[in-house]
Amino acid sequence: MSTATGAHILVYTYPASGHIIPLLDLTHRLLRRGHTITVVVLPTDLPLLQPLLSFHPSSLHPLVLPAPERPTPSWKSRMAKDQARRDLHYPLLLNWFHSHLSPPIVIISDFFLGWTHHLAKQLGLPRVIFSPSGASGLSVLFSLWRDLPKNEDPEDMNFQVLFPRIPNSPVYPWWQLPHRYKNSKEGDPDWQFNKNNMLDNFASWGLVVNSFTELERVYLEHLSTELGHDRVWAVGPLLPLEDDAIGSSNRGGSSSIPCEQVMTWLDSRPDSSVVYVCFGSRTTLNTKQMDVLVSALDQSGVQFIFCVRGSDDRHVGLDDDIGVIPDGFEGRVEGRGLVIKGWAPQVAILRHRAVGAFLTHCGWNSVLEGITAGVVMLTWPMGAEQFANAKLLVDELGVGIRAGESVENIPESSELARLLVESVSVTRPERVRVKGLSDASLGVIKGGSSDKDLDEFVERLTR
Ligand SMILES: O=c1ccn([C@@H]2O[C@H](COP(=O)(O)OP(=O)(O)O[C@H]3O[C@H](CO)[C@@H](O)[C@H](O)[C@H]3O)[C@@H](O)[C@H]2O)c(=O)[nH]1
Repeated sequence: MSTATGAHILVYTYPASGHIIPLLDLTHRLLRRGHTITVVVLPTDLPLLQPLLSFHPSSLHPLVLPAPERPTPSWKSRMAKDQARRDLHYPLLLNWFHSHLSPPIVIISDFFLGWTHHLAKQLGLPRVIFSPSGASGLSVLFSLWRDLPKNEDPEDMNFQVLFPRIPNSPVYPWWQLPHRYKNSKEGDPDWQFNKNNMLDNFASWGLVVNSFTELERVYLEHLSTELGHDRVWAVGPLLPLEDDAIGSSNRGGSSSIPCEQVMTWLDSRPDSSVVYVCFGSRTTLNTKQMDVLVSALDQSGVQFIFCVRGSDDRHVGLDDDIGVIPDGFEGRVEGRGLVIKGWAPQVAILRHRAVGAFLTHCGWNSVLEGITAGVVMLTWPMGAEQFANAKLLVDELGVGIRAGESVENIPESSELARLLVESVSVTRPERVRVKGLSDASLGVIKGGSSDKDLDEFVERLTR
């Protein structure tokens, strides 16, 4: 299956920063092992690939495929857009493979691209699922689409959904289930597409998860049992490597404050004294959430960096109500707080010794970046599988403190202010635990279990 210069691999990203970033980090690791990689991206996501392209100019090849044209009126849902993309890309990829002199021997694609299983099958190739989410979150997602739990009382958003087969038998109220599941009706085209797309993952050849054994052993074993094979590899945390020239600073867009200025600001702060606040690449706060947070930052007196996302094409605010920073706030907190509008250099900020805590929406990349950096996490999940991630951080790993839950549980500002202060206290037990996990997370990618899994994965591919 391999050539002297390594295997040719096709990596197909799902167009969302939280999905693309870790898959590109995996791509980087595979390239460093001597493989040739073609990465499928949309034109709008090409900038995310640029740093990697300059690092591996001869072995990395972008395959830029067009986005489907936006119909009028616009797509009714994200799933409709996903279907339109599949319909457009499937034949383009098939042609591309047939006309390539030395086509890829495997397709690695995001779990939201289950349909690529059929493409791979038609081409006689293995398809590997890439999970940018952790094994616990993926277990919930897989279980949902396979078992299809129903809300017996559609009015009751607190209806309890049981997951008895998943380790620790989690239970989630209906409102905490992923939007894709709870908001589409059985039998609708969206629902059918999602279901097929998810179930196609079960039929795929292998699974690579952005996690590590020491963090999620029982869930990784569970996934292997559910899939019915042992081709499950945990290769995380996928992060830009410390010694690489590929910075994380601008990969997602522009920022109101240059990275160097943020670092200089942090340089002048004591160790573990700053709270970093960010809700990922797509989530915006609504007015009530923003008011509470701003007021808590005001009352707490803590030093902080607050990254604020505005509304753009990709935002997934909980409704059209988007909270804004009130006039005068930035002036009031000058010297103690930095407000970054746009894209923050998150990995660099979290790695700085001055940062001690992270108020996060618990997107999986943020979770891993926080753990690796050894900061205490204040959890405020907003959607997707983030409630499962928060549960893991707080109840199982003991490195997180519950702060809020979406719009359903918005904390009182005085309570949030207290938690902000607590999160940077040296006496919190979460601080000791997260330092231990941080050491473990660095060990696994420096010759430990994740390096071994990646080696084994490559060995199985090229056997
Ligand atoms: O200003 C910013 C904002 C984000 N990031 C980076 O962007 C990524 C964000 O990823 P994540 O924390 O996982 O959040 P989302 O963007 O919300 O990720 C989506 O994808 C994840 C992976 O599947 C899921 O866990 C989440 O629930 C889903 O919302 C991370 O690498 C961050 O470091 C920055 O560098 N600067």
